[in-house]
Amino acid sequence: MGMKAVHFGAGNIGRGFVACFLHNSGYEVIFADVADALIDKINATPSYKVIEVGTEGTTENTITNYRAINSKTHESDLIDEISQADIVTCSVGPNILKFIAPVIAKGIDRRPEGTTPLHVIACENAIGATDTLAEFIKDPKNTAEDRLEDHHLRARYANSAIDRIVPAQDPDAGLDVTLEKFFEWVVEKTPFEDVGIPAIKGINWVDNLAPYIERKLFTVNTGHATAAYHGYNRRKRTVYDALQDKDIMAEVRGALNETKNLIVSKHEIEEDAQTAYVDKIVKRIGNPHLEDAVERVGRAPLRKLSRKERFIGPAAELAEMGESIKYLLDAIEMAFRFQNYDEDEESKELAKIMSENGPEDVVSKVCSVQSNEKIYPQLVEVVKRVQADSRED
Ligand SMILES: NC(=O)C1=CN([C@@H]2O[C@H](COP(=O)(O)OP(=O)(O)OC[C@H]3O[C@@H](n4cnc5c(N)ncnc54)[C@H](O)[C@@H]3O)[C@@H](O)[C@H]2O)C=CC1
Ligand SMILES: O=P(O)(O)OC[C@H]1O[C@](O)(CO)[C@@H](O)[C@@H]1O
Repeated sequence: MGMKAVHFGAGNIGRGFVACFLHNSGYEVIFADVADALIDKINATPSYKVIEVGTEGTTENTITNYRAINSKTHESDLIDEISQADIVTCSVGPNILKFIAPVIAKGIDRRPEGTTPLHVIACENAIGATDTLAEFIKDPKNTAEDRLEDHHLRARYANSAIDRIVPAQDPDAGLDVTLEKFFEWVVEKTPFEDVGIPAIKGINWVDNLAPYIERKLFTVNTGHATAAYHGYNRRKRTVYDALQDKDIMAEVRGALNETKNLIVSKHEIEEDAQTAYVDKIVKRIGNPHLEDAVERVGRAPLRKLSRKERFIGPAAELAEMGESIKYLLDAIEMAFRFQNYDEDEESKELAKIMSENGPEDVVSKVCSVQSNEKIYPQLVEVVKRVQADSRED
């Protein structure tokens, strides 16, 4: 029997990156999603293209051998597929992991005895996303307690860092996905070592993921979101447009200089190597061939302003170290000012929290920062400023 992968989330990263790599490595891909129109389109379209664009030109990959299942309305079909799959991956967004866990748990529970354990890899922009998913799967609501002791015989979990810019797609593009040429997919290998590491071409298997994910999240995502939030507040359309503004570029460079201090001091990464990495990232996010709207890159501000994320995560640590966080605070302020109410539920929720709470409560609710932390008073000042301006509007 051929190799089978179940991938949750047939969106941009799902179709454009993860499924493309699985397909190129010989897997049949079963997409699990909840969007009916997308599921129908996948099942009615025998192939789609992944189109890489950059200054070096354009390359195309054709993806075949896939189908899609609605994980809400066709749960039992999906449980069958998961019980026989080699691998489950997902790119649904960190807040959705709890919703996909029950069906994965049921599929795992049904795996025939003696089958190689299911390899589970979450591909989200979050530290420890697979661990988070595993916790939901192993929650007593989803897996009976008497099945936990030998759960490792049925499933193994590895965290990953995934990096590729996939902008929102042209509505007329069908299933085709246009994305940047660059990619990085780093996965922990230790959880799989005794049961076999999946043969997925392009994955960099490592023992210790922490430096990779922190470097990625606190450089690519911090820089990208900094450009997007400043760009949004200065009415720029795309991240490329934002970076043409030298004040915004200075903010991005400033923020990445600050996170560089953390990355270099915390991990075994040389300053020169991090400087070169930053330069490469600034070029990537400024790719003129990607029509990447500031609204997409700034999406979900509550998630992006949360404790372990791209702004508060590094800024809180740097503040404790006594390092400057001026530019990170500027970006945080712009994130608090992101008000894309029509398209972004989280920005509405953020505005509600801002209007119903004092600045101290906002900082504790949104950023989970405690009053005894060094960054706390600086965050309170930021929130006060944004609240004062919105009262004037
Ligand atoms: N787009 C990008 O450049 C990158 C995105 N990521 C991460 O990948 C994840 C997905 O991002 P995108 O692909 O851009 O988003 P997207 O919005 O294009 O795709 C998400 C997909 O998940 C589906 N979905 C939502 N709820 C679901 C559920 N309960 N069960 C199954 N499917 C469900 C949606 O219908 C959609 O098709 C996020 O965590 C993001 O941070 C990571 C690196 C790059
Ligand atoms: O949902 P998030 O965290 O914004 O994830 C998407 C981000 O990940 C990146 O692709 C970087 O890998 C950015 O392009 C993009 O903004």
